[in-house]
Amino acid sequence: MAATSGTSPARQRIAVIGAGAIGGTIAARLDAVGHEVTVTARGENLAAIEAHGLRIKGGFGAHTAHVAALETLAERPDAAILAVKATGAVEALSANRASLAGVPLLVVQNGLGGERAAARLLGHERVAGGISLMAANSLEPGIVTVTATGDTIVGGTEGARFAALLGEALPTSETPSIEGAQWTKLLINMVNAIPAIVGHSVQDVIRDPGLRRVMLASMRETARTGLAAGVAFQPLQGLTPLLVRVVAYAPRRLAQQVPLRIKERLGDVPNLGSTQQSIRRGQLTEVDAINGAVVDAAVRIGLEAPVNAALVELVHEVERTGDFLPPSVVRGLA
Ligand SMILES: NC(=O)C1=CN([C@@H]2O[C@H](COP(=O)(O)OP(=O)(O)OC[C@H]3O[C@@H](n4cnc5c(N)ncnc54)[C@H](OP(=O)(O)O)[C@@H]3O)[C@@H](O)[C@H]2O)C=CC1
Ligand SMILES: CC(C)(CO)C(=O)C(=O)O
Repeated sequence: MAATSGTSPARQRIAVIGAGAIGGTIAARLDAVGHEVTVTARGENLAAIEAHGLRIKGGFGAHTAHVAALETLAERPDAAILAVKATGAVEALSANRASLAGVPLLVVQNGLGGERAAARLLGHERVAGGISLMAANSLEPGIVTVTATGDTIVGGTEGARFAALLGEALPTSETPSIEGAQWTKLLINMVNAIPAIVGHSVQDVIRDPGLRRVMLASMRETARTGLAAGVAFQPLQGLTPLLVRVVAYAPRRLAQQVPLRIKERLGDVPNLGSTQQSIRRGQLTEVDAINGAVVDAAVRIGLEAPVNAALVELVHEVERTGDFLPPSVVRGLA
């Protein structure tokens, strides 16, 4: 994976679809380095961005971006970035389809294959995949707090274009295999479900030995499924292919170093994880695209992923009721 500093060929017209935690940060940073940025947003978020600008603070510094904000794009940009949750991708792309015709697009999304789904829907191949390794909270309209910095990883068709563009604004790397990188990120995203079920921060959940045990069990299922399916996991944030094997097969005492290292990387500012943020906003979560993707991949190759299946059900229960569950419910899973 090559680090990219990028050069600024010219001011470009960039559209960011979904100005939430990740899209808001990317949009504000692109504005800060001089691009002409338009974001799509809706409701209170749109009103706040129109009234006060898009404000980011935390790890990448403070910046207020006075960007154009619309519900849907009105014209074709030079390049576009989709940063909505997997649950909103079809709706957001369909609403902006005309403006995205033939436009290079980067899909920054957790889960597997978001860029392929977008390419199918748009009917063109100029779509790159992106993974964000930062952690950001967006709980107040128009305001994003970056709680931990991290690279944005891009790859696939148009990967080099977006590595150059984003490299001007944020730490960015290009991966030779977006699929392998998405699987490694999927393993990292096993930190998302349990905080969303119990309502605690990711760091507090990993500190709890009983919850960490269940998280590790879900990571083991992810690593074993990916390895059995022949995935070439790409190194991300120190999570090397060797460590993926440790997660899959080493004794628990050794393997639990992986979630503990993820906690260290997330730093001291409590991070809720994007799944819990959806719950707190009363929205549907991406759990089907994260833990559900592991269950589906396991089934396709004749394996099972019972811990992930149970976590999917519990997240859906919290989505339905809006009430977090006692940690004992999760501790019983492994
Ligand atoms: N937050 C984080 O720390 C990280 C998130 N990720 C991943 O990045 C992706 C984006 O997540 P995140 O930024 O957290 O999500 P957010 O929910 O914070 O942001 C998505 C934004 O898109 C808006 N949106 C959704 N659909 C539309 C639409 N049709 N038109 C206009 N706006 C729309 C949402 O508005 P509304 O609220 O009205 O739905 C919201 O403001 C996800 O796949 C996530 O898993 C990856 C790494 C870290
Ligand atoms: C790793 C983590 C938890 C960082 O916030 C993430 O990717 C997410 O929230 O979706």
